[in-house]
Amino acid sequence: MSLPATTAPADAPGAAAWARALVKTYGSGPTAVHALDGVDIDFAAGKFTAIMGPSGSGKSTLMHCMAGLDTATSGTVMVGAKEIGRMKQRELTRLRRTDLGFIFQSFNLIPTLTAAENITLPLDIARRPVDRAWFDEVVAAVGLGDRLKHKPDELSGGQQQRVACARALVSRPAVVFADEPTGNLDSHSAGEVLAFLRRSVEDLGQTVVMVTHDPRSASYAHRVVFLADGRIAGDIADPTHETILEALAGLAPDA
Ligand SMILES: Nc1ncnc2c1ncn2[C@@H]1O[C@H](COP(=O)(O)OP(=O)(O)OP(=O)(O)O)[C@@H](O)[C@H]1O
Repeated sequence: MSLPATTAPADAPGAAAWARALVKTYGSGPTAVHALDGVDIDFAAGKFTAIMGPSGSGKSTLMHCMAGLDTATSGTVMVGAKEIGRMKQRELTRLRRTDLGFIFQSFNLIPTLTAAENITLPLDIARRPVDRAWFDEVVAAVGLGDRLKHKPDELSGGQQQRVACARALVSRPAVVFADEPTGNLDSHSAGEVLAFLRRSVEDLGQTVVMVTHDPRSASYAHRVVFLADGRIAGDIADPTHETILEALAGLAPDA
């Protein structure tokens, strides 16, 4: 099924990104793995959505297909009005640079650049001007004002991840995808990063999608979507630690 390229589906008005009938199969024949087995999902603009599920349930595959880092076997993926499945590699690269922001578990900062230079790197690579007012707002929101001239090895893990958060936001992307962003952080630093992600949604109007195994991290989101065996297995709004644990208990034991 392929919907018209510029039409948000009637059941997902205001979605910043969405997918319909998304299938990703690795291999073929009896050994084929159906990493995504017909996923319909929308990520509302201006909301913080967490994706959870047991190991191997398809979380990373879903994020990679939504972000144009991997190609779906079939189905439709839209970011804004752009259909990812129809894009050539060059267009995809441009989309990732200008329309999407990424935050990874390993901060992926360039060690020889200062915090400020790391933050503006995606714009510099794309030869786009830095909106100084927006840069200042993001840096203030992430609490890095006095650390901008430091190199990554002069910053704590939490500060480095906050630099990565600012880098993801500086181009005002349609969606920020975060893959286990607090996986390498102690609980205090993790709390700071998650609080910032939530604030980036509430105060700056950002759209954030985060894959996490951690119920406490997911409780910072507005919504948690659960995957199991490549399918949507649950969806809760305004999650709390307790409601997430309850939902996880209904999935596979290693969730
Ligand atoms: N490149 C690949 N080749 C073959 N199978 C793959 C490949 N990538 C992922 N898979 C399989 O697809 C399924 C979904 O994997 P995926 O990494 O999306 O799960 P996940 O929920 O992110 O898991 P985890 O929480 O362990 O990171 C798994 O069965 C996995 O083994």
